[in-house]
Parts: sequence; structure tokens; C-alpha cells
Amino acid sequence: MSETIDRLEEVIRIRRKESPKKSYVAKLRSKGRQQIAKKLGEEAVEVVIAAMLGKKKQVIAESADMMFHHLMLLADMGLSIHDVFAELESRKGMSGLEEKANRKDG
Ligand SMILES: N=c1c2ncn([C@@H]3O[C@H](COP(=O)(O)OP(=O)(O)OP(=O)(O)O)[C@@H](O)[C@H]3O)c2ncn1[C@@H]1O[C@H](COP(=O)(O)O)[C@@H](O)[C@H]1O
Repeated sequence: MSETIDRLEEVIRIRRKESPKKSYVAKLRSKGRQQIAKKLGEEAVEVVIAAMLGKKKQVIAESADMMFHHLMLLADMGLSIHDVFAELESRKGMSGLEEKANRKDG
């Protein structure tokens, strides 16, 4: 699982520098961060719709699209999914309700 993510992060890092004519990653990247973020939002909505319809296969496919675009957005910001994993790790053992109560303003 982590290997798949690591491989994909590496592919994205390399493909970002390709010609937009040859690579989807390069093409979307050339449109700017707003477009990457927009695409992530669209894919997330598609996951939600598939889930509401109870379509498991579609949820899997749309989740893959969403995760791929999330990795692209993180890469565009000089971040890695491992930064997100570290944040999740730091929350270990803390109830979501407790975390919410301790939150200042985000
Ligand atoms: N995992 C993915 C991946 N998942 C989704 N997508 C693309 O994300 C897009 C999702 O958009 P939509 O579903 O809305 O379909 P669309 O109609 O093409 O969307 P528009 O952008 O045209 O609006 C599609 O074009 C998919 O091909 C991906 N494109 C690339 N990868 C990986 O990235 C690697 C490098 O890709 P290139 O940069 O194209 O070489 C590939 O080998 C794959 O491993």
C-alpha cells in the first residue's frame, strides 16, 4: 500500500517536468494549482455521489482518482503524503471529540 503511494509520488515528481503534450500530470500541472485543487474537489464529489448511490466499484475507482489528484496537489505544494501520515500518527490515541475540543482556530 505504502509502496504504491511512494511509487506514484515518484512518478508524479518525474512527470511534472514532462511535456504537457505527453503527460496528464504535466498537462494538469501546467494549468496551475487552482486547477489541480479544482480537480481534486470534483473527484471527491464523485466519490460522495457513488457512495450515496451505494456503488462500491465506482467508489473504488473514484477514490483512486481522488487520491491521485490529492498526491498531485501535495506535490505542487512541495509536500508529500508522508507529511499527512505524520499528522495522522500525531493524532494516535486522541479521540476525535477531544481533538475538536482542544482546537483553537484551525
Ligand atoms: N494514476 C493516475 C491517474 N488516475 C487518474 N488519472 C487521470 O485523471 C483524469 C481524471 O479525470 P476525469 O475522470 O474527470 O476524466 P477526464 O474526462 O479525462 O477529465 P478532464 O481532465 O478532461 O476534465 C483522467 O484523465 C485520468 O486518466 C490519472 N493519470 C495518471 N495516473 C498515474 O500517473 C502516471 C503518469 O501519467 P502521465 O503523466 O499521463 O504520464 C500514470 O502512469 C499513472 O500511474
